[in-house]
Amino acid sequence: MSTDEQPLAPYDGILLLSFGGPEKPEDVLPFLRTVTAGKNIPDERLEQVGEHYYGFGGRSPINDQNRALIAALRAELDRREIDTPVIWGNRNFTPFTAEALAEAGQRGMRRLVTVVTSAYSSYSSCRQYREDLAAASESVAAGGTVIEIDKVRPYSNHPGFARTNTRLVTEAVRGVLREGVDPGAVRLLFVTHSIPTAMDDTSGPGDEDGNAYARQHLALGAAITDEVNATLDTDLGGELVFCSRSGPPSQPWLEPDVNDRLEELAADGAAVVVCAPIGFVSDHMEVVYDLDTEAAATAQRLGLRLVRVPTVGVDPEFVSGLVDLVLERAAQARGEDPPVPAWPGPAAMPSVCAPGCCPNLREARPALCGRD
Ligand SMILES: CC1=C(CCC(=O)O)c2cc3nc(cc4[nH]c(cc5[nH]c(cc1n2)c(C)c5CCC(=O)O)c(CCC(=O)O)c4C)C(CCC(=O)O)=C3C
Ligand SMILES: [Fe+2]
Repeated sequence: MSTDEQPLAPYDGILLLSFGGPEKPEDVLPFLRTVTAGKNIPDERLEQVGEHYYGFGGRSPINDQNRALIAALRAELDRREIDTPVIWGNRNFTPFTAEALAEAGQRGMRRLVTVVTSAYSSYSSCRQYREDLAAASESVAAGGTVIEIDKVRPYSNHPGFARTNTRLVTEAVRGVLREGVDPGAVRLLFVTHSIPTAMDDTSGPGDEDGNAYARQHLALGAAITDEVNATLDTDLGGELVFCSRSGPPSQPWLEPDVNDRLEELAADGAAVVVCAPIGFVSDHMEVVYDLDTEAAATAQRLGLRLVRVPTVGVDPEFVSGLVDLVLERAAQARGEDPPVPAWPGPAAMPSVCAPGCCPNLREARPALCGRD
């Protein structure tokens, strides 16, 4: 196939960009130092988080999940006869973003489309990855290799992500109801990573009201709840809760914490709480520790049954949606105007971020894939 016939032209590589995690006990401290460099995380919190990792043998699940996602993307691309290679980079663990770009350069790639393993807009989940790309591309450019880099839009309201989550939540609730549980005793929680309220307040393109991070989660949670109720003829009320808060106690972060909300739901007569970690694309440490370990223990103490909904992971509908997103981005890069499906609406996020979108509140740093 000539370059012109490649469905992904002008791209000659797909970069999966993720957070990264440790793979053995000796990796844990260096990893945590990388994550928290220059950030105001109390030592006490770092020691706690280190223990979470040691409790899992010093190995985060995230890298293996990314390897599985790359294999699933490869299979879906092959199925569509797209031979564009997929490479992998991380913010906090090898292969680091700069190593990924060095590999791209060695393999002759000159223009990449990036898929980030986070679906939402905020500094931590979007712009910080764009800054990583800027720093990494500067480091390969210093060695004489210029690689142009684009990225797919934040995809919390792309059907591949949103519909897959909807189906997974519907199946989980259906399973609970089939057991004969009184629907009045079932509660639905959507769980995501807490962030500082100042970061949420400034998340989004900067031309609206901010709070894009919270609003995107609330919109998806509401759409899923409506769909579950319509499908199962129930009247559940879904709510958004948060996990994995860090930072000093004086700094406000998004609330309520999942554990605090479980206490209140137990007092309110709940018997079963269905927990959907829609903030995460796979079973990261936040999911296997904060939900499956810590929140599960809280629920048990309270006599609540916690039913954890799977993350989208390598679900074929999600993986196919990611391939649709890279095809959409390629069409845009060729100057075409492809359809940009959005559910829940009203609109898709732009593929090229607005100037000042989701700002870095600590220091101004260059970022790719935007107009600033
Ligand atoms: C929005 C968001 C996502 C989702 C988007 C995305 O996926 O990128 C995310 C993902 C992740 N966060 C992760 C781990 C950590 N995050 C930390 C710290 C922080 N996260 C923050 C936000 C987010 N984090 C924030 C505002 C901080 C405070 C310091 C800072 O401003 O950066 C710390 C330091 C200790 C602590 O404070 O807990 C750790 C160890 C892992 C790996 C998990 C694994 O190993 O499976 C993953 C996927
Ligand atoms: Fe985090």
